[in-house]
Amino acid sequence: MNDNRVAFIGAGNMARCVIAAMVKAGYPAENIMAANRSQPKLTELAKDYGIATTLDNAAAADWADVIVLAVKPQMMQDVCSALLEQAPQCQDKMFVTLAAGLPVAHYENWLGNIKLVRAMPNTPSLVALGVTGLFPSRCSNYEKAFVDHMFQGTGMTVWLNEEHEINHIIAVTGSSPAYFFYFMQSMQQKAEQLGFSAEQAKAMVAQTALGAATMALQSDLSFAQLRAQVTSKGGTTHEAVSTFANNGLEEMVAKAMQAAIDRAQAMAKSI
Ligand SMILES: NC(=O)C1=CN([C@@H]2O[C@H](COP(=O)(O)OP(=O)(O)OC[C@H]3O[C@@H](n4cnc5c(N)ncnc54)[C@H](OP(=O)(O)O)[C@@H]3O)[C@@H](O)[C@H]2O)C=CC1
Ligand SMILES: O=C(O)[C@@H]1CCC=N1
Repeated sequence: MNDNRVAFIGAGNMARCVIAAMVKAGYPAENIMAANRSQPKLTELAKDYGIATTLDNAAAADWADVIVLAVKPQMMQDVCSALLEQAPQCQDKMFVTLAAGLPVAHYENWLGNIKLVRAMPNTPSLVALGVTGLFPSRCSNYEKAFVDHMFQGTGMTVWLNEEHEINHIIAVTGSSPAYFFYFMQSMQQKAEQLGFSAEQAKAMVAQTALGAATMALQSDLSFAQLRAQVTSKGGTTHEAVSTFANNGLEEMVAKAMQAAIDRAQAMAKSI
């Protein structure tokens, strides 16, 4: 499977995370190429992962067996239309798109009835602790197996049966690293006010988050049960957690996740 040539169109944050995951999982760097409209990120990728790079999207598409569309949703139509014009044979190749919000129907309007997987990875893929949601369209079992192989190094893959579930994955795993970073940022700020240095505060908060996530992954206990283990009757944790509860944490989280889903749905209509 490592024989397939994979070209990324767009070499930003998410492309970098997936490329890192692939290379670290053993995918041959000589079978990966990144195309970008400007040079700096390409130079970094070539230096860090030894992959080929180009400023020419069509050349990358011509070279590839699998084309990964990794530009922002707002750029996608222009990028696809230019590919079809400059590398028309790409229509017969396998496509993977990382873009949030854009349904299969949009790509079919821009590129024809292509073989496509909508993939929704997240940034912890960079350290092989990501989650990637995958939804296939017009793909053979081999093509699905290849895409699964491609994303194995990101951490965990989850195949979806219905396209709308991609928007749910966005809320649960695609966007959610930012929720955790926001929470950790807030904790760091308070820790600094308490007198810890920025470096100490960041390290302590991140280590605690890692420990809590690792415990949850290694335990059969629910999040609520793990929380109860920390919460002594009449103790400090109870006061802290009650403050979250009394200020509507659960409702706020549900609202935030729904806002991500609503935005993905709105993007589909606006592009
Ligand atoms: N960031 C995330 O956590 C996640 C992002 N996604 C999706 O991944 C996609 C990329 O997002 P992200 O990596 O964050 O965005 P970035 O802005 O980091 O990357 C986009 C890249 O596309 C390049 N680009 C723009 N136009 C063109 C063009 N015409 N031809 C070639 N390259 C071009 C940009 O080049 P330049 O360097 O010149 O600006 C940039 O490097 C989006 O569709 C997003 O929805 C999905 C899951 C998670
Ligand atoms: O914010 C976004 O739209 C992208 C998709 C999921 C994470 N980042």
